[in-house]
Amino acid sequence: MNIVIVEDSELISHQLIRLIATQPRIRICGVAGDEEEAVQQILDCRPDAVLLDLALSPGSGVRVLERIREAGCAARVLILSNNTDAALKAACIEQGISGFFDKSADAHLCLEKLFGWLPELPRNEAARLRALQSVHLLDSPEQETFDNLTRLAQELTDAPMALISLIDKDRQWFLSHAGLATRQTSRSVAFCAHAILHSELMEVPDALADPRFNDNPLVIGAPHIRYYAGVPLILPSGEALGTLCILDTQVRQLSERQKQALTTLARGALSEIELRRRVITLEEEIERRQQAEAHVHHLATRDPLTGLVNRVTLRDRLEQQIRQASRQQNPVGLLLIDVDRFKEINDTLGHAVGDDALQTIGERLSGSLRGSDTVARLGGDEFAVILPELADTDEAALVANKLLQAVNEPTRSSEHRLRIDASIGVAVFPEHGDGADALLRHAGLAMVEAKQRGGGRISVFSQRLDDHAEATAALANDLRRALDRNELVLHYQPQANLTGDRLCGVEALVRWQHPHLGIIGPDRFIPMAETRGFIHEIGRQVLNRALAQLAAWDQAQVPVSRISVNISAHELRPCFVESVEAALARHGLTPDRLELEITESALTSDGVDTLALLARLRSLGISIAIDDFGVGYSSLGQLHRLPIDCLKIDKCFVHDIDRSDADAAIVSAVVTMAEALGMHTVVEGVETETQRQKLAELGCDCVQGYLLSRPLTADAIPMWVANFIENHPVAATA
Ligand SMILES: Nc1nc2c(ncn2[C@@H]2O[C@H](COP(=O)(O)O[C@H]3[C@@H](O)[C@H](n4cnc5c(=O)[nH]c(N)nc54)O[C@@H]3COP(=O)(O)O)[C@@H](O)[C@H]2O)c(=O)[nH]1
Repeated sequence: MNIVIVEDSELISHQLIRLIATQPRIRICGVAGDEEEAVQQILDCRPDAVLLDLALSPGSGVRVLERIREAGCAARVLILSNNTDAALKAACIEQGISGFFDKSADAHLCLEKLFGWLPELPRNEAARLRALQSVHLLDSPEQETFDNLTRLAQELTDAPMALISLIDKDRQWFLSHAGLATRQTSRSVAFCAHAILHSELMEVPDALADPRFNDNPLVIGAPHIRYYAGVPLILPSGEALGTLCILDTQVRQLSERQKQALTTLARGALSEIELRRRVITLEEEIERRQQAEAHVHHLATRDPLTGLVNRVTLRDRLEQQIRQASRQQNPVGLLLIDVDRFKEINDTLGHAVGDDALQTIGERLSGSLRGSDTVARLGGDEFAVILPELADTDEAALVANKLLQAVNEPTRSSEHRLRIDASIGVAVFPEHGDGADALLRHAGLAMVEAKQRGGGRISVFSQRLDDHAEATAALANDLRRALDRNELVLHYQPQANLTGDRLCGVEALVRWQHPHLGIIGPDRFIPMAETRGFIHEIGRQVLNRALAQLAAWDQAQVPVSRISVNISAHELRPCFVESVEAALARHGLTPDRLELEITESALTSDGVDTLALLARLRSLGISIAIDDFGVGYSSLGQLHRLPIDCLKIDKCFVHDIDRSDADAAIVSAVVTMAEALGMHTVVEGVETETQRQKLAELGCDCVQGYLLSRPLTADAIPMWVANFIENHPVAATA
């Protein structure tokens, strides 16, 4: 209900405003302090009710009343006054006021009067409003079906006005309005707001004789309702949406037949509304299902991180493109793109940075290609591209190079500036395969080759790669048997200090004595063993043999103080510590005789808590070395926290150390840092005397490399050690 407050005392006015403002069903649409302002506010707002002070300054409340009535405003008026002057009261009553309120009384009583003008709310009001919204009829255009019903109601009851009224939260809105120009009124003045509280027809034979309506603006003003009969429109679920009603300006009554007819028409209106509601519900259900299907389709076909299509869709599209191209034998290119060293980005900079990087790569790939090309993320750090409009294979390689450059642009993901490299494998239909399977396999082989050649490059498939893959598969088969047939052998490479007067130990290096192919180096079979799950058995055999050999040298009094054994990250399982302890015990060796070498990437491997595991090994007295130090992404800031005794500086820094200031600076920095952290250093791959001298200047502890010795068989070690001691008279083992 909208009200205007007319009161020249600010104190009383504010008191009323504060009180009424807390009531959700009453809205103050204007406040005035004098006559002019009051008339203007009331005629502008056309409120349902006015709280009117009689003693205005300047002006008069009675004048306000007269002026608004003259202007056709029939709002309910509650006079705020403690003036008991009878003449004044009579003048007010003549203007059709609704009551007096003594200003000296409790303001809550005033509120009670206002509430008396509000129709009661149905018990299921919230559900009722929801149901009303669900039929989508409010504020809809005029509809012939409903208009026919109200016209019929008019005719059958001989009434000047017939309505289908929907009772909204604060208003009644006419879905159909025969004989009445207006389309809505406030709910507070609506007869129908009362009718919806009934289960059957509600009749008001004489509105002026009914205390609920005798001061109703629609009764005392236009359209001057005297008679009302309304049938509630109640849904089967119990919510009354509104009514079908007739209005008359005369006091009258309906015959039973007319009431019956009105009820039948109301039923017709309700059926129509119900029908629409079902259609809407059905449409909404269809839309919901379509959205759900679209969502499921999106999930099934798209990669959620990048929004690119996924592996399944890529395959479908590849098959489709090949089908389309096969008639003309037009080339279709497939590029498989794998981000280089992505795991290290993830492990060292965190998954959020990794995700950002993948999104950037996806955007760059899409941004560098035509709309007809397809870009997919296959999972992890692997992407794929289909190029359906190729001139020839060379063009596929050109596009691949362009993509490589695009990916390689430095990124700024959060605070990190990254330069991302990728390896791209290229295969083209029909030259490299006549179906999706063959193309995917061949692009994959080419991609692996690009990676093996150092990454950051493209590789186009050739038959040689397929032959190589077959050979690798055959080798993997042989490796399984090799483990049972004890075909693995160990070679040992000595390590000595830089002044050459102390033997630091030997590193055990595994080889495979293949019955037909001869000696195979670990680089060819360790990665294969890691991916095929043989690495645990290889690791177990290597450790056992290395320790057995050390014990045998002890027996033969060959002075080898310590043996280093390489450990793959895959071996670092919780039971690893116990198996190492057991192996040492089996050969009667103390833990200080063993050094385990792990790579930097193993430190960040998933699954187990590697650092805790290494700390347990170290607490036993086993020495831990980081192998190939400097080529990974070790966080130097974290180094002091690691349970590490030795840094093995990678041979890539040694090769040019006598010529490259940069390499010398790196080695010097690592040595200084290791010293500060209480670690020692071993430099790998020392081949020349010049390199050795340079490393000595830089303060390295130990060297290992061809200069000292190539890896030797176990049998050759006693002789080598004897020679070393002989040639270095002060030599001793540490
Ligand atoms: N998980 C395991 N990994 C192992 C095991 N045995 C070896 N490996 C790893 O395989 C990689 C290759 O090893 P290998 O072919 O034996 O090469 C080693 C040396 O032969 C070579 N080397 C030594 N001195 C020089 C030199 O002066 N120049 C030169 N070009 N190469 C030299 O370096 C390899 C030793 O590397 P590292 O272990 O990093 O000290 C290698 O990564 C091995 O770690 C195993 O049992 N398990």
